[in-house]
Amino acid sequence: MKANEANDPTGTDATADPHEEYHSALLSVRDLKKQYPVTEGITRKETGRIRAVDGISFDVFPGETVGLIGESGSGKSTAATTLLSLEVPTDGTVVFDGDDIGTFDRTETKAFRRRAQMVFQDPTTTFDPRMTIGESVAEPLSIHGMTDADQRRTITEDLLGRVGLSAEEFDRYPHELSGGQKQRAALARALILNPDLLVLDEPVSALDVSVQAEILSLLSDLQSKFDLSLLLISHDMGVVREICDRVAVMYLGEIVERGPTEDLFRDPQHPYTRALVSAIPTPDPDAATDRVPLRGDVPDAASPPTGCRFHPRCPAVIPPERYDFEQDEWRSVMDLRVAVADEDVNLDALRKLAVARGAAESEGAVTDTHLRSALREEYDIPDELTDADAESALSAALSDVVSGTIEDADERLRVEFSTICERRAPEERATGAGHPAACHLHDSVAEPDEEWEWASVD
Ligand SMILES: Nc1ncnc2c1ncn2[C@@H]1O[C@H](COP(=O)(O)OP(=O)(O)OP(=O)(O)O)[C@@H](O)[C@H]1O
Repeated sequence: MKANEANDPTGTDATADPHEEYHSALLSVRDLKKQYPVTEGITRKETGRIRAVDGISFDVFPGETVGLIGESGSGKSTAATTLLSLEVPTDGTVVFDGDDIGTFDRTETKAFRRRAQMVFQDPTTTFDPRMTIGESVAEPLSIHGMTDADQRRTITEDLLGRVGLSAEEFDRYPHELSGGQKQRAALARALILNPDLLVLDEPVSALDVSVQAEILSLLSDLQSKFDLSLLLISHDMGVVREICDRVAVMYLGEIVERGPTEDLFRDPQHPYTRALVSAIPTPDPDAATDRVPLRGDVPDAASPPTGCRFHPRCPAVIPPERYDFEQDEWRSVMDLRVAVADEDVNLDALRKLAVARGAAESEGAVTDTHLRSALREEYDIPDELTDADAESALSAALSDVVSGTIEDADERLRVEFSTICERRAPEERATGAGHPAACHLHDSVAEPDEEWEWASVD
């Protein structure tokens, strides 16, 4: 099931013409975008755009399994439905077996849908509760013109056997099957038209862990038996590691790192990937000390952060050149900056905190000095930063915050603590690990990984 390694299997050269350079790929996605309008009022005036998928490129070669991973809200499902033309892309190209699917007429689209099938997270939604499992699995055969019911039944019973169900399951109803059995039947339905590509959106996340392993093993088995290519969408690093040949990591509509699965897990090059990898549960208690924190949630795709979209959460965000920062204290200052910019600083809550911690007897007795200390405590900022100039800029900003002039604080923090990570979007580049990542830490490939500094876990 290993990848066809011809050409550039990482699919990093997004500018290449897929018709020429990537003819051996089964699926070539280039600069794919999908935006949804944000509307307001009864006139539904468009006030913005949700950039769910924002220019992704990758290939799936015959017989390989590619994983698309990322947290909820990264745009994985939208990428899947858009590349299968279940939704109309805003921009970009999808080439399937040499043909641009954007040019397909109805007949060609029908043929494409037969060759590229999707399997969803919740198998229950795949089945009509009024139809038997066999009828549902066989339905695509009828839709595509097979009129002979006996022939449909024979093919379906055989396929049910190949996905680990028995022929008796044909006459059962969905509610009579367990979750794992239903997902097996959903796979049978997806396979009945003998497709070349399966796009699996979180295919095991609704199942018990023991059943997950069975379905993953079945997928590997089916892949070789049916000569399939798989695109596996998951937020679960363990699942992806189990069966994927290559992985692309998505964050807020973009691919931030890609590479062969083992390389990417062994030596992640983007701080986001590193955080995801470090969060995989491990039986080794010592390994927990290497955990990289991933704070907060994926931001709103309607107003993604400037520069590197991950910078507001990044444990390795690059400090301003003018200051001599420890990474931990710099990350803490950035956390405060992000909170001030989001107007997420609550002075009343800080007063309560100062009282609860015994700094003052009552909220009325809380002074500005108490509030500044409470702010430092809240954001893990030391009493005094290592760099005197940084300390003086921070103190002034804290004074702005406690005096209620949040906009001044925001402006001051922006000017004084500006980072390349917010100013410029990083391009995908080669890294010392041999696979590419889009992170300013790789702007100079010569920079050895060992020099990276990461904010540690609390
Ligand atoms: N039909 C839609 N209309 C508006 N916004 C949408 C639509 N579908 C998805 N989005 C938004 O696009 C972004 C990406 O969503 P998407 O579901 O593709 O992410 P995901 O990585 O698959 O996450 P999840 O696993 O939670 O589905 C999110 O901000 C989501 O709210």
